Amino acid sequence: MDRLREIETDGNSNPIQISRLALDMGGSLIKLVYFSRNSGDHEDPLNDSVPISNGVNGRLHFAKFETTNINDCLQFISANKLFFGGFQHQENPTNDRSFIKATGGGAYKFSELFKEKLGIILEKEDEMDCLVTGANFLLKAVNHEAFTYLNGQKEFVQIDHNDLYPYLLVNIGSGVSMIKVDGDGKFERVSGTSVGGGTFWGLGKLLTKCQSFDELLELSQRGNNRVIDMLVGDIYGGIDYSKIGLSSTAIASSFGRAVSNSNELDDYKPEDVSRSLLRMISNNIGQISYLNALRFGLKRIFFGGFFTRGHSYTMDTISVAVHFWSKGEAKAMFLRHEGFLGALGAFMSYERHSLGDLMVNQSVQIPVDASSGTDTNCNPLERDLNETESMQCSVYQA
Ligand SMILES: Nc1ncnc2c1ncn2[C@@H]1O[C@H](COP(=O)(O)OP(=O)(O)OP(=O)(O)O)[C@@H](O)[C@H]1O
Ligand SMILES: CC(C)(CO)[C@@H](O)C(=O)NCCC(=O)O
Repeated sequence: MDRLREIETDGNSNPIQISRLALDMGGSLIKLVYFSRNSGDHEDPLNDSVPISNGVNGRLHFAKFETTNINDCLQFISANKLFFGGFQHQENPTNDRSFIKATGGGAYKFSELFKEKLGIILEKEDEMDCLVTGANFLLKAVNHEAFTYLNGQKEFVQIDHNDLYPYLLVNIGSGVSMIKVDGDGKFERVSGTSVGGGTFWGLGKLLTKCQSFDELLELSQRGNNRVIDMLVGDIYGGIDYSKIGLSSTAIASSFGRAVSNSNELDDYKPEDVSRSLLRMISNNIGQISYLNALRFGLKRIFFGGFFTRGHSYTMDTISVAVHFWSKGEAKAMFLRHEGFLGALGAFMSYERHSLGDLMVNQSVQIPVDASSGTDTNCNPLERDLNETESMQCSVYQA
């Protein structure tokens, strides 16, 4: 049963109707995906009995909050009355509580809080399942979703729907999950590492005293890792170790130079510390990803999660690591909706559970709105998907 409700106006006194909200609550960030129906679509939003036979046009919206600021997230949901965007349980339609699909650890951790503060029941969906569903959906339905990034060059990849599987999905959140994907709902989490986005942010915060993740990322753009990292040339007197394929400028030991002098932390510029840290972690993830791709003979690796943040240096480092270790055999690709895979998967799960609700039409290419930042600018702060981000799409009755 669809529960479209009028909730507010769009500034032109046209009603904005929200249907369906889904959440992905991770260790660092809470992600929201919700659908708003275009005003001017003349279905009666309150008449549940009217079947919506044609597609309902509207927009998918994306928003995120730091998990430590969960109260801001609750406030956002409440202020925008997004909790009307759930569904009523078929088994107990008289229960007027909203049921919202939620994934990630927070779906467990915060279930009482949502019940208590908003009267929302969180319907838990498996995190890995949601990541894969979200990735498959984006790769199949959204134009210009996947791209390669090498030497500062961003190139969109045309996805052949008949030749998508198998691939390795590497989700870099607080921690990192590596998932071999063989089809819709067919996957295996083959590896993971605790050295991920939380490590970069956590260590970076301690070492640089940065107050925000964006500040840390911005610092890294101005830093020079050679100040702190020990290079092959430092060990080999300035020459390459060409016999094993290492140039003099390759990093022999991340942070290794810090032991060879009497410098204290304060003697280093936060920019350089941030740069070395970002490079160390990105390199490591790129290398482990490649090794897992090698394990299963996978040539394509898609990177999701909010760690990359569309940041050029991060993506470049990961790509170079994959390229270097695979001798050019494997390809690293990134996703524009990087951190929203899980939330999108939870959003799609309304349909999977056949509650007679709505489903996103996957058969058409969904045009990405001009406001969505389809440009090639990879400045982290400019291309981040935020509350203003949305995607035009159609939703169909299941
Ligand atoms: N504004 C931000 N605040 C904090 N971290 C951010 C921010 N933007 C990007 N990040 C990075 O993104 C990471 C979180 O990514 P993501 O939201 O995909 O994972 P998560 O769901 O929180 O984690 P997990 O899946 O491991 O529970 C952080 O660890 C950090 O590296
Ligand atoms: C624990 C999860 C799955 C929570 O999202 C994630 O943070 C993760 O994959 N961490 C890495 C854990 C490991 O495999 O070592």
